[in-house]
Formats: sequence, C-alpha cells, structure tokens
Amino acid sequence: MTEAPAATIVSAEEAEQQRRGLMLVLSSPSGAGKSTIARLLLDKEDNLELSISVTTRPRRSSEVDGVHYKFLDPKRFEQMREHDELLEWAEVHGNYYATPRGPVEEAIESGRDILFDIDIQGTYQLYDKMRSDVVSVFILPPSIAEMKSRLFRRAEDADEIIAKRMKTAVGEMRHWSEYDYVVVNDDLERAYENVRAILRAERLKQFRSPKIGPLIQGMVDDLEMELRDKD
Ligand SMILES: Nc1nc2c(ncn2[C@@H]2O[C@H](COP(=O)(O)OP(=O)(O)O)[C@@H](O)[C@H]2O)c(=O)[nH]1
Ligand SMILES: Nc1ncnc2c1ncn2[C@@H]1O[C@H](COP(=O)(O)OP(=O)(O)O)[C@@H](O)[C@H]1O
Repeated sequence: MTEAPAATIVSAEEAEQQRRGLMLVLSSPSGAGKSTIARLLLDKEDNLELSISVTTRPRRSSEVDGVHYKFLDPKRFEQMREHDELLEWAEVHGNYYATPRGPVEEAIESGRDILFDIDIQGTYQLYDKMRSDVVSVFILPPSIAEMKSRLFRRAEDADEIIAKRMKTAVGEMRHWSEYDYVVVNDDLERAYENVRAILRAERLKQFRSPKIGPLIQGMVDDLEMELRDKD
C-alpha cells in the first residue's frame, strides 16, 4: 500500500503571498464623506496605502503637501503629462488632478493595495488601462440636503466654490451605475464597514493569487490518490 500523501497545506498566508495588489477607487460627489471613509480605512487596514495625487489646486489650510496631495504649478503638471508620468488625469473645478504612475505600478506588483480618491474621469481611464486590478466604489450621501449641509459644515471652501462643487456633483452622480459597488454614507461607521468588507472580499478573488490554483489542485490530487489507494 502507498504511504499517505504529504498534505499540501495552503495556509492563508501562503495564499496571500504573491497576490497582486488591487486598486480601490473611491468616488463620490463632494461632501458625501469619501475622504472621511478613506482616512478610516487607511488608519485601520494594513497593506493599504493612498495614491497621492498631484494637483494644481491651491492647498487648503488643513492639507499638508505630500500627504494629501502634491501641489504643483501648471507648468510642472504639463511636464509630467508630456513625459507619460501620469496614469490618468482630469480637470475638475478648473484645476488639474492626476495620479502619478510609478508608485501605483510598484505597489500592485509587490502585492500592496492602493486607494484612489479620484473622480469619474479618472476612474474611466483606469478601467481602460487595468480593469481587472480596479475595484470601484461610489459613495452616496443619504440626501442632497445632507450633502449640502456637510459641505457647509466642513467650512473649508468659499460659498462660490461650494456652488461649483454642487454643479459637478450632479454630473458625477449620473455615473453611479458604472461603479462596482455603491455605498450610502448615512451612518459613517456602517458605510466604512461596508467598504472594508468589499476590500476584504475582493482581496480573496482567486485570480489575484495565481499561485493558489496549483496548491489547491495539489491538495485535491493528494486526496484523490489517498482514496484510490484505500479502494
Ligand atoms: N481624475 C482624478 N481626480 C482626482 C484626483 N485627485 C482628486 N481627484 C478628484 O477631484 C475632485 C476634487 O477634489 P478636492 O479638490 O480634493 O475636493 P473634495 O473632494 O471636495 O475634497 C474629487 O472628486 C476628487 O476625487 C486624481 O488624481 N485624478
Ligand atoms: N456619515 C456622516 N455623517 C455626518 N457627517 C459626515 C459623515 N461622513 C462625513 N461627514 C462630514 O461631512 C463633511 C464632508 O466629508 P468629506 O469626507 O470631507 O467629504 P468628501 O471627501 O466626499 O468631499 C466632513 O465635515 C465630514 O466630517
């Protein structure tokens, strides 16, 4: 009789190793709470980092250069675009925003997940370039009245800028159905937990860990052989 086969153990760790990182895209109309949810996720989730966009928009008093955005002048932005250093870019509210290519490619190749706070124009560009790496979530406010009041409560922008953002919000919201998931940010904790659950489930999609297939197949083959020997 043949010896019992050495079991091929697939540990959770082994399965996670060599996984390709995923790109978690969060979009929302301004004031829906996307940045708040993003901050909570980045605090609590290991292996998740923020893609720091470059922008020509003026820095808000609460923002730190190199942490929230890299603030640069239009000339430097143009140079980066010409040198193909940008994975995607868009004009929003009269300013330019873009995702630098290098850090994203490096992160996903080495199995680190990366979070994007970008708009619909950027999301479409990522879909075109790397659809299977992207998991997109659209954050909705519970109502327009609540969205407005959150924008005013944040008190970071002048009234005319808020009015501009409301206009853009309508355009953004029309695209909600292009996203993989939709999360309503009524209760913050609940919305955050939902996005976290999406991230965790998406990490386990089998195609992100191509090495897991042969390991599982090995276990099945071993078991089959064991059963055959017993017959
Ligand atoms: N396409 C694209 N959009 C971006 C990028 N960075 C930020 N945005 C979007 O630009 C819009 C304005 O962002 P911001 O000025 O920070 O305002 P806030 O979202 O109201 O706090 C938001 O919809 C962001 O998601 C980027 O790198 N690419
Ligand atoms: N679920 C929520 N309930 C109440 N206020 C919220 C909620 N989520 C976010 N906020 C507040 O609403 C304002 C806008 O949120 P923010 O995350 O800056 O929005 P966005 O990034 O979508 O523009 C902030 O003052 C934030 O603290």
